[in-house]
Amino acid sequence: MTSPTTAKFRSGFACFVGRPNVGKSTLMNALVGTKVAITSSRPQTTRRAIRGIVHRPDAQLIIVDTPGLHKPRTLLGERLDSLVRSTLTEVDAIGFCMPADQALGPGDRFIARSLAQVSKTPVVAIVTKADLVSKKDLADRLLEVGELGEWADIVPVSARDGYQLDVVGDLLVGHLPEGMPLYPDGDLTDEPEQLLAAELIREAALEGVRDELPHSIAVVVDEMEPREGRDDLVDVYAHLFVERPSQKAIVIGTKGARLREVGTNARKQIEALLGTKVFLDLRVKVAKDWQRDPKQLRRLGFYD
Ligand SMILES: Nc1nc2c(ncn2[C@@H]2O[C@H](COP(=O)(O)OP(=O)(O)OP(=O)(O)O)[C@@H](O)[C@H]2O)c(=O)[nH]1
Repeated sequence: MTSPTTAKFRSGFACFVGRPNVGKSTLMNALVGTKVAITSSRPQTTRRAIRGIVHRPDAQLIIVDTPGLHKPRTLLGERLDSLVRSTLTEVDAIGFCMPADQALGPGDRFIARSLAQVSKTPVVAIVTKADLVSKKDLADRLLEVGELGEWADIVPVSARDGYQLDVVGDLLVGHLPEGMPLYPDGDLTDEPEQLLAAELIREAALEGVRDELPHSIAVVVDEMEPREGRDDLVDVYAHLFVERPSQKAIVIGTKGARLREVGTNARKQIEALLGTKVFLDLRVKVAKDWQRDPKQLRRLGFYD
């Protein structure tokens, strides 16, 4: 690691892609530390859900979600969707994970081709689960991966025993631009997923609306529970608060069209966040002048 006194501080974004089960989440969590820090206030530079933030003396690496490529099952055979493409071009580095204990397959080749289309972003090819194979097999896999595409670097790692974890961090940080931390340390909490879900709904509601509305919208997730007897479905009940009836009309749109669209977009984002299907019940309420009313503010989650 470079010393903060001799090198400039770097900060920026990375995302991880790869087939299901290759160890992306485990690697992200290992990089971030025990707690996946989630923040509800994001800089304007990204509209992606944040998976975690790696704090180092020399850098701040913000790991964002890649909806779609995070779950390539649904993407295989489909065209690279614009959301995925924009995520891949917005980040400063991409970590492409392939497991050491499995031969490369069509899924890996599909992702490699997709990544070749966004050639602007450097890709670090990461061979995960290195602890599961012999040195010889690991070397063979690294060669195979090397021939799969144009990588900025190739690195083996084991998130399980920590082997080369710092190297993965260093390589990704090496691609970040120089700059101040985007999130102050003290600002970070492991805020519950419920707050992040509220933030995703708020974002979806703000998409494409005029400038005056943003400060008038607040979202509260009242309840977020797995559906009884199901482990693949989460029910989310949320209220979207506006300050005036005229704003309510804007948010709802003609015959409710806009609200339906907001709901669909938010639901997809929350599904990507939780990794499950989501049923989203979204209602709009007018809380008159909520910004000026301390009682309302507290109810909406804005604590003093
Ligand atoms: N031995 C070993 N197992 C690992 C390692 N990293 C992850 N695993 C295991 O691999 C399985 C899949 O890991 P995940 O991190 O959930 O994989 P993922 O790529 O995020 O999966 P999706 O969410 O389906 O895309 C889990 O059972 C992990 O415990 C590793 O470094 N070594």
